[in-house]
Amino acid sequence: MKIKEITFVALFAAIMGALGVVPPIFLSFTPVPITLQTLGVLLAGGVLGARLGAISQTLFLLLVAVGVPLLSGGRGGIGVFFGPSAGYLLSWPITAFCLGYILSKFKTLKLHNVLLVNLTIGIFLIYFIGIPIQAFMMNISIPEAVGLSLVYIPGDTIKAVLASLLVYRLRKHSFFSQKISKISETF
Ligand SMILES: O=C(O)CCCC[C@@H]1SC[C@@H]2NC(=O)N[C@@H]21
Repeated sequence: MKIKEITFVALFAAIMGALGVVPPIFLSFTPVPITLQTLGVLLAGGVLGARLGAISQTLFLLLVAVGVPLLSGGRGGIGVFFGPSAGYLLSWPITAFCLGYILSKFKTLKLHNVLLVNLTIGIFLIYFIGIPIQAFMMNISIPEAVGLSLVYIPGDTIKAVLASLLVYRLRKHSFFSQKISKISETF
């Protein structure tokens, strides 16, 4: 990995940590909180691309696993990977990878494409991996876990829209967009 790549990976792991400073919202009926950190997952895949996006999320999760309190509300430690949130957390590098990969297939990046990919694949993958593991950990049925996770959809939709606008602007218009696209194309 080049120095520039390491810097961007570290930056996006740090962005995840910064988003974790915003307190989570815990609801009475589910142990999996509403968190702003899903925004960081969509940003990492969209901005860094498949490989680096996934590495940044893996680095973030490794830091959490060794006990750095980077999850929203200052949580961390190996225990979170054996709780109801485990699947969602594991989905983050996979989602960043898939988003980056799919977006790299568009010749010219249009805002509506980024939006569509984030709103469908992005959110879908997180739930697809997170819900069955939540069901298993909570000893409930998958339909019950699906029912619980409906509460996240409004917030995750807003995060997907916000991430799409930021990804589009950063890749198209910002002064460092060329640097980002060069790095993210090297999947
Ligand atoms: O910090 C945690 O323990 C939870 C991480 C997973 C949160 C999931 S990700 C999809 C859904 N959207 C949210 O805002 N929360 C859940």
